[in-house]
Amino acid sequence: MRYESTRGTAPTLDFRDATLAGLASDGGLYVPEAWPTLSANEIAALAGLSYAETAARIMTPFVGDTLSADELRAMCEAAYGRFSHAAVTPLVQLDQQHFLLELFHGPTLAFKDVALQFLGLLFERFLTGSDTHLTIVGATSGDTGSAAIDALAGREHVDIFMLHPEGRVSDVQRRQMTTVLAPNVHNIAIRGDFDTAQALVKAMFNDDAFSQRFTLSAVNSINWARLMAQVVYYFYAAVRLGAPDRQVAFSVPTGNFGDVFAGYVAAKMGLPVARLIVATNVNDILHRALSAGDYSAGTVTPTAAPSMDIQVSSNFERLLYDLAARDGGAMADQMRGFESTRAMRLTNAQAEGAAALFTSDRVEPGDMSETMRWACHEAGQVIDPHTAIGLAAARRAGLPADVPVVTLATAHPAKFRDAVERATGSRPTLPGRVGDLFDREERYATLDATFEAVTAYIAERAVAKVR
Ligand SMILES: Cc1ncc(COP(=O)(O)O)c(C=O)c1O
Ligand SMILES: N[C@@H](CCOP(=O)(O)O)C(=O)O
Repeated sequence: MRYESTRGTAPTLDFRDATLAGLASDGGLYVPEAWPTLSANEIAALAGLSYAETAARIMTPFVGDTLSADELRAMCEAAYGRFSHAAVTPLVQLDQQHFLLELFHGPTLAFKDVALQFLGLLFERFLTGSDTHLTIVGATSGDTGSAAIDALAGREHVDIFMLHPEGRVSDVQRRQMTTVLAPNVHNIAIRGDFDTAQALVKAMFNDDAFSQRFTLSAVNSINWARLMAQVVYYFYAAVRLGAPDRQVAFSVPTGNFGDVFAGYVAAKMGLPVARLIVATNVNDILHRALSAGDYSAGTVTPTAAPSMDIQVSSNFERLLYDLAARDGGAMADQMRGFESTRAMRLTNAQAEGAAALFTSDRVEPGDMSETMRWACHEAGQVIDPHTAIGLAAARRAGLPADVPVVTLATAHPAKFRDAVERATGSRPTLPGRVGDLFDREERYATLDATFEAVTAYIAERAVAKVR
């Protein structure tokens, strides 16, 4: 399997090199040259397999010959062995039609662990025996940061610099990052929002002087390996609900479009997906894009679902590229236009292609709180604000009653205790693995959100390339 850039001019790479590169050298994102497919029999054969075994089967065509079958299986066992639930990502039934897919049983209590526990092992495997030292630069609105730090803290060959927007993540999210004191972990609070943090990260990759001095890599969903690992749970859930003989719909609380793009990949691979519901909060660029073709970024509004406070959704580029006949030159022009004006229109082909599978919805704060109350008092499930946005959209999507609708439960409610308590009256307790979070020492720097300030800070601490 080879990987090509959405902007058409970067060299194609194998899985190992695409993983280590993170972002393509032409500013685009890596995607597989073709989607591998599973036959109905192969999907049916996933029934009854453990999560780790399912993961190995789904990921095999993507990794190609960069890992042996035994290595891949062992890495899946190790990554998912750290989850606290035997099913890794259990399904919980809410009513006749609605299910939650709980993705928050990993070490840092959010869906990011599913991919990042695996990615941490991949980096280690691909770097062992080489003299490369990776400088990972990442941006987080709260969850990617803690999951990446947990996966990489203390590992050889890697330093991680994680930018979060000062004051715009929950106190649990911040402490999950800033109380990890391993010398290779560097937390930076920037005086800006998530979009600014993400733009700074991309600017570092695109700056020749900086990117030639350090071997940069990514843990955000710009890294293809992140999405690949997220494809797995769509298969795992759908098979439990009757796939391949039955269609299943998914509702996905969405920000950077990574999680729901993994659902698109699952559908491309042959999973019978009835609909993918893209649920946003008031930062609704994706809802406007999918419902009216208008992809124009406003300013980020802070909400009680802070991990989705995103206006520029990285992975949307991967969808637009796939829907526009994979024309890298045209995609590069479209993205350059967006980068200079912060606005673009979807082409007819992109809008129609997206409409065939995606539905979108914008969920207001009142509906989010009402859904948290409904889940708590009517269905007996305490859910976090992000999950509530997905569930609110799922419940009003109007899908046929015989189609099961799975809402991705992306974070543990204890990560957002204040918002959950405000909505439901009950305050979730922190699970044992993070029970002492508020007793731990914090360490982080606070910087202006400028390229100069952030790169100067990183350059002083990162390991330069060996020449
Ligand atoms: C809890 C939670 N829900 C939903 C999302 C949105 O996911 P994505 O950015 O993949 O669209 C995020 C952040 O990525 C998150 O942390
Ligand atoms: N919500 C995310 C934002 C970054 O998304 P990613 O999937 O591209 O890493 C977060 O919690 O950091």
